[in-house]
Parts: sequence; C-alpha cells; structure tokens
Amino acid sequence: MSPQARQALEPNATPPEQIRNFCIIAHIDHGKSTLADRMLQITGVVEPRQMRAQYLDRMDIERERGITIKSQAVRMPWAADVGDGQDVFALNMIDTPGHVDFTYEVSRSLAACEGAVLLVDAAQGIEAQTLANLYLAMENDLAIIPVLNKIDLPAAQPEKYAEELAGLIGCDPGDVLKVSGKTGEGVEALLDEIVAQLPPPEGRPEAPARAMIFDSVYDTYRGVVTYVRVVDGTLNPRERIEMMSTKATHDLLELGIISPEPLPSKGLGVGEVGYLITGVKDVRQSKVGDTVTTSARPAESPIGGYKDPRPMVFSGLYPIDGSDYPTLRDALDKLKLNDAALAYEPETSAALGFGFRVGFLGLLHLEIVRERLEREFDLDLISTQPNVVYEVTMEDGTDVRVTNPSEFPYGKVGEIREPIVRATILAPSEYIGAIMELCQSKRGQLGGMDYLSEDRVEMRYTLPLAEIVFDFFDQLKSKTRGYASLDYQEAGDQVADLVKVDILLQGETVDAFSAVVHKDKAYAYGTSMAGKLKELIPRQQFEVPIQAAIGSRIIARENIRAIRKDVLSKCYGGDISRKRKLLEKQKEGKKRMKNIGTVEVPQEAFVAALSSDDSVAEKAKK
Ligand SMILES: Nc1nc2c(ncn2[C@@H]2O[C@H](COP(=O)(O)OP(=O)(O)OP(=O)(O)O)[C@@H](O)[C@H]2O)c(=O)[nH]1
Repeated sequence: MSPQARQALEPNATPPEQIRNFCIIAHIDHGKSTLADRMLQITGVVEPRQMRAQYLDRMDIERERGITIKSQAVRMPWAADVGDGQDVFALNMIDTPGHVDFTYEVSRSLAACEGAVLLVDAAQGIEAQTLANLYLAMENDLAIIPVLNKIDLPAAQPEKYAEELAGLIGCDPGDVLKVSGKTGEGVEALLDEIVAQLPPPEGRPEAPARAMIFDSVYDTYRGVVTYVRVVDGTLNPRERIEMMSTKATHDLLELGIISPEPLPSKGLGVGEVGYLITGVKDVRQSKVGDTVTTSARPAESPIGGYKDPRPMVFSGLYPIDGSDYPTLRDALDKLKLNDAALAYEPETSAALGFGFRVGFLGLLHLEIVRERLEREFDLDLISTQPNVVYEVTMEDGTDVRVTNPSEFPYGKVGEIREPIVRATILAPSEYIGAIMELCQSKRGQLGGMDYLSEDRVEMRYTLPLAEIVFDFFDQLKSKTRGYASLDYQEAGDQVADLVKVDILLQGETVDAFSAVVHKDKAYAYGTSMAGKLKELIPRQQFEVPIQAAIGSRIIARENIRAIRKDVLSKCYGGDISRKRKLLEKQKEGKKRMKNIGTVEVPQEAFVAALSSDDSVAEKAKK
C-alpha cells in the first residue's frame, strides 16, 4: 500500500471532500458479498493470501446460509483521477442485510451513506428486493449507481436488463455499469464511478458532535462495538458520550475505523464512518438509529429517523427436555446482548411445560434465533406455530394485546385488529393468474399492477401479515416455478373476523395447539389438526376424543380407539425375564410422554403436529 493510500486510511486526517460513503443494495443472491470481496481485494485492504469468500460475513450462520445479517463498514483507499492529476479517496463501504426481516437495519445503513450501488444479477433482472431497497434509497435521497453483476455467466442478458434498470431509475441504458464480482471485470471502473458520481459528505465540523448508530454488535472480549457515521463535529477517545434517546452516558474507551480489521484512531470527523467501544455489555444500550453526542457539548437535536425495533411475529419456545429450561434462559439472555430486536418473557404451557414466548422481526429472524439456540447452546427445542400480534377491543372499551393465541379473550369481544403488510411481488407475466389466485386465498387485495418489461410484471397487494408469515413464500415459489420474488413492509392494521380455535383431548384444551384464524378457515384448521393428531397419538387403554372447538362450539371431531399396546403379544412361552424386560422398556417409553389429563401424548407428537414440515409428521406416525 502506498504512503498516500495509507494516509487515506488514517481517520480524522481525511477532509470530507475526499470521503465517499456508499452501500451496495441488491436482491438476495445477486452477488453483493462477492462484489464487496472483490473491492477489498482490488483496493488492497485485504492481502490476497488472507482473502476468504465473504470476508465481511462474520457469523457462522451467515457464512453457511450465504446471507448477510449484520451490516459492517469497511474503509478502502482508492486513487482516482481528478481535474489535475490523481488523488487518494477514502471509500467507506457499508454492507447491508438483504432480507425483509431486517428492513429497519437496511434503512439505517442507507441513512449513513450518500450513495448506493444498485446491483442486479444480469441473468435474473430486477427482483422484489431490488425495488424495495431502491425505494428505501430514494427516500434517503441517495445518489444511485446502477450496476449489472455476473456478466461472466453464459445466461447473462446485460443488454435486456440494462434497459429494464435504466427504465426503472430513469437513466440511459449506456450508463448502466457492467461488472463481474467473480472475475473482477469492471470493478475498478465501478470504484472510479463511485468517486466521480457520489457527492462527498456534508456536515458542520465546528458544531457539537452528532453521530448516527447504524449497527451495534456484541463481542465477547470487547463488549458492545457500535458502528457510527459522524454527521457533525468530531468524536475523540476518552470523551464522555451520550445516547440521545435514553440520555445514558458512557466513557469512550476506543474509537477507530475498520479496514477490514479494527484500527484505533485519535478521532472521527465529519462524514467518517467507524466504530466506538464504551464497555457496555448490552446492545440495547447502543441502539441502531440512535444519535451519539458528547456530554461536554451535547447537540440540541438528534438525527431523525430513530425507531424502536418492534417484534412482529411471536412463537413459544420450549426445551424438549424440561431440565434444559435454565440453559434456554441463559442462552436467550446471551443472544439478546447482540440482538436488540429479540424480545421474550417466560411462559408456562400445560402441554409443554416451562418455556418462553419470544418475539421476532419475522420468520427468518425466528429461524436464525432457533438455529443458533440449537447449535450454539446445544438445545433441543419445540416451537409453537408462529403468530402475529392481535389488538382486541372488548365491548366495555378495554384493549387487550394478544401475543399468544391461548390468551385470546373469550366473551364480549368488540373488535379484533390484525397487522397487515404491503407486498410487492415480481414475476414473469404468465404467472399473474396463479399469483392472484394465491393472494386471494390469503385474503389479499390487489393494489396495482405494472409491467416492468413485456414479460415481467410488478404486483402490489395488501395482505394480512398472519397469512404470509407461514408458508406464503413457499407457495408463491412453487406456483411460479421459483420465478417470483416477494418483499413486504408493515402497513398498519385492519379489523378482521377472527376466531380462536382450541383443540381438546378428552375434553381438555391443549394450549399449545390453540390458534387464531380467520372465521372462514377455522373449520379447515380444526379438521386438519384433529386428523393430524389422530395419526400421531398412540392408542390408549380407553377411547380418546380429539375435538376442535370455537368457544364451546365443537367444529370437528376424531376418535382414537381404545387399546393397550400389548408388548407381550409376541412372547409365547414362559420366559419371565424376557417379559419383564419388555415391560420395563414400555415403562421407559412412558417417561417421555406428556400427560394431558389422562391421555399420554408422546413428545414427538407435539413436535410433529406443530411442525409445518410434513416429513416430520410422516416420521412420527405410528
Ligand atoms: N458467475 C458469477 N457468480 C457470481 C458473481 N457474483 C456472485 N456470484 C455467485 O452468486 C451467489 C450469491 O452471491 P453472494 O455474493 O453470496 O450474494 P449476496 O447478494 O451477498 O447474498 P446475500 O448476502 O444473501 O444478500 C454465490 O454463489 C456467488 O458465488 C459473478 O459475478 N459471477
């Protein structure tokens, strides 16, 4: 690295005119991480021998699933031509998560930039998240550089998609850059364009310091590492800083930049992006979107746009082995340190024992948390069917917020409201009919439809969140042979005709199976659950009725016929020790049963009945 380049890496020494802050926005799998890797390599911040794929994705799960969950910011020096020769610029690349569950994090990362590279796969074209992220970037007034990626692929159609992209953002198709993150082709030209097209950051160097938090991660050794973008003034080490939303103050122990390992510095000035370490142990004290200022000279007003992360989807998590409960509690406490959006409280279920009701941003968030609990903390868990939050107004005017279907109030219910989302679906036009059919079956309302090109269409729907959190995406994919893409945003709530369906075993409600569903779907839920349980619960010594009920009205019924499984039936003759052994084994098996009233239900039956994956149910059938 040249001395000049080294200087561009030196924080607080770079004037704002020589800084460019940008992010890469793309649909999932369009190659953002690969392009970021190439940029790190080409600018020389990562030596070729240290290079590994997806350098910026640090969490194991991110790497395995190939998705980016937490954003990171890296500073790269880049020499570009300016009017009278060459100058070295400091490029700050802020990596953003790509999934809808993390839209809020994306929008904060965007707010830390002046421009965005809009990356589109040259073999796929624009997808739903391309649009959703583009709209977010436009809301944040970012300059957009349109780029087609993967031009090395034989299936790439750069000309066709350059037109589509140009039509979308209103530029000339010739202005769309063409790169390959894999081979590196066109990446240098892209770096030059970032310098040429994006405006430098603006801010008031003399004003009281203001910096926006766009990410905050928990590190076992260093406590919380907070990523910020300085808007005004300067932050210096050993200052006392204040979080403007909570007024909490902390000593700044260290600050610096990432390139791509942490590099401590003497200060962070206007337009710079870097990290802060204060010794706090919990990311909730350093929240994404909050404004950092100094205690000595606090700023008057925070940078706008802060919002508390709000869980949208809830599910009960229970250890399969009840003695793992304390481990589960500790594990959730640990995950919470690194995940401000995770919310949970203890819950007891008659059927499943002690556990937690956990709030998530969405289904992917749920899956990731569950997978981390099982993998990093070695827990076996049962999770109940995910549900959304219902707001219920009783006839006497009291409001009840329901995060657990089994707590859904009976009696004088006035109005029930459920959350809705605005969904954008992109697909080849031949699938319009199939998509409409699916959305209608999910209580969707068509808001509008536009053709992006001759054969690709964008459809906008309003849908209840409850209908899409479950298996909407899978169904959409299968009905469109994988070609449709989906993105959605919260859009308030609506009044809906919802009922709670209970499942009763021998007259006793099994709380884990209660669900809040639309009135028209109550019967289908009841019969399918009763049918499933009939297959899963072994015969008992007496007849067991399985019923589905709305309040006191039974809507479905199945019977499990009586029989005692006679383990001795194959044992002719008089070998008493063998008989005893078989009876002992039967007793062992019974320990793993849960008793619902007098009915013994094997643990696997719960797991299978609550699982949306039919193969689990198939396996558990006796
Ligand atoms: N042929 C080719 N493949 C590429 C190129 N860029 C990325 N890929 C491949 O496309 C897949 C997705 O790339 P990623 O970089 O992980 O995509 P991403 O957009 O970062 O994905 P998320 O982090 O999940 O949003 C990987 O299998 C890459 O190897 C490219 O320029 N050419």
